Amino acid sequence: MTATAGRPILEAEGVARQFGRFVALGGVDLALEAGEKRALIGPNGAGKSTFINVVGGQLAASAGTIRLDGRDVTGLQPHQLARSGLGRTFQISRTYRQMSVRENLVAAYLVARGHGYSLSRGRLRALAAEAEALLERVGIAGLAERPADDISHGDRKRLEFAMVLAGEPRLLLLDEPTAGMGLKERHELMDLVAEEASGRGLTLLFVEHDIDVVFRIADRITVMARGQVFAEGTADEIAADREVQRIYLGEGH
Ligand SMILES: Nc1ncnc2c1ncn2[C@@H]1O[C@H](COP(=O)(O)OP(=O)(O)OP(=O)(O)O)[C@@H](O)[C@H]1O
Repeated sequence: MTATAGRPILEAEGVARQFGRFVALGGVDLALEAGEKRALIGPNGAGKSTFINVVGGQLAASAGTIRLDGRDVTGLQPHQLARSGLGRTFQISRTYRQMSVRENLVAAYLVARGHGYSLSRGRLRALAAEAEALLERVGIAGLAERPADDISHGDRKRLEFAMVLAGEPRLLLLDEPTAGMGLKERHELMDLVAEEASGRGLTLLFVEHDIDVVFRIADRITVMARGQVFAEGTADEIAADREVQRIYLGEGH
């Protein structure tokens, strides 16, 4: 689905980040339209994760501005950004491994809805029903009682996706969501992500090394190299860009 025209949901302007004297991001400009699915690609070390971490509030920017729905959110903490509609997943699993799949998801709902959320019996039952329906949607309802430690890597990725959806984000940052997955389950997970994103009108910004997944899912692609935006366009435009092929697609990814 093509992005709807209008004010960008995310605007990054001149976003920079240094580690000591090393410039990991050298002033990145990027704007996402509400509802679009944007892939962020580029060689190892290009700055993709750093950019996601700065937008997600895990890292402070050294310079630049980030706006969410037109509001300056530069320097806000992750929990403040979550309240503004931003959700994210990480390269490393963030599930509670001893807790069951269902408990993990219920915990995510409770965190998302805040400490003031009153837990009457009726509320808890409604929450459990919501969790059940979401587990069903992401294809792991049959694993609800199993400890998160005891399910496959791919199913844990599905659980993490459900947990981030529990926060009802409008903008979702996914940093290599399919890392460590086989070809088939990689495509299945990203088809699920794309379907949920379209159904919920979610905006996606995802880092992905599998170029087939990128071309299949993304409305637009931003190519980064050496901490800068190197190119941006539709899948066809990026596929036809000789310079992009040279720096990225030709490098065996
Ligand atoms: N905490 C840190 N301290 C020092 N240097 C860092 C730190 N985090 C990232 N870097 C450096 O910044 C550069 C960009 O890293 P980043 O992880 O953002 O790249 P990437 O495009 O996500 O790469 P990959 O595809 O390999 O995940 C790399 O050279 C990396 O070594």
